[in-house]
Amino acid sequence: MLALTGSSGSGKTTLMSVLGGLVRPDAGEASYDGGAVGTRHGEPRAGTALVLQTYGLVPTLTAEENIAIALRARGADPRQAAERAVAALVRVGVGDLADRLISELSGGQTQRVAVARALAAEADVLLADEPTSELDETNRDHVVAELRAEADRGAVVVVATHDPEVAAMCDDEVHLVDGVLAETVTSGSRQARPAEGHEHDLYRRPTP
Ligand SMILES: Nc1ncnc2c1ncn2[C@@H]1O[C@H](COP(=O)(O)OP(=O)(O)OP(=O)(O)O)[C@@H](O)[C@H]1O
Repeated sequence: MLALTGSSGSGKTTLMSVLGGLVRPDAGEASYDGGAVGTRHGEPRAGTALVLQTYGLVPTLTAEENIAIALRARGADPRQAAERAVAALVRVGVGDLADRLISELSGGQTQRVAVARALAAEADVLLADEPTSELDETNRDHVVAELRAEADRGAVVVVATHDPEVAAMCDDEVHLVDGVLAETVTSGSRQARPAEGHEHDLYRRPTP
């Protein structure tokens, strides 16, 4: 579970977009497990789930429908998709809002629906861009714990964040300055986290 930090405009969202296969890098390449991180059409690879800073939810659909549609697009059957959608909403504390339109939700509730959609995907790479920016501390910690659960089951989780407390809850932190990886921090409790199984190092610099 990796935190991506850096001041506003340092390039966090741009790097996340490259890792998610949404944009091509001008130089170098991004790969995961020896394969492409995205399709030729600028979509993420099948095993990647994204929490975008702008969420990308359909305001005229309910919370459950937004998630279920995404799951059906990934091949789930309708009933299974609906069940998984509700279960993911419950995980981030908005199970009671499953039938509410996105347009009727608060910013923080909407943000948790976006996180729930990524959790529901059971992806092996989960890229979350500022997934707690609209949450109070309690809900923030709850969401980070659910992202942690994804890492614990073996997913690579990358969290772009401005919040030092969120960064401290991750195993590692890379800090961006003007688009350059300035520093990798592994400290305190983070050292106790197992690195095993995370050898597909998303931020490893290529060997010269
Ligand atoms: N589509 C684009 N075309 C050209 N420049 C862009 C584009 N998107 C972002 N930039 C520029 O790239 C730089 C990095 O932007 P990015 O959104 O990655 O930063 P960030 O670290 O995520 O910032 P924030 O914390 O404010 O979200 C900024 O200077 C921004 O103006």
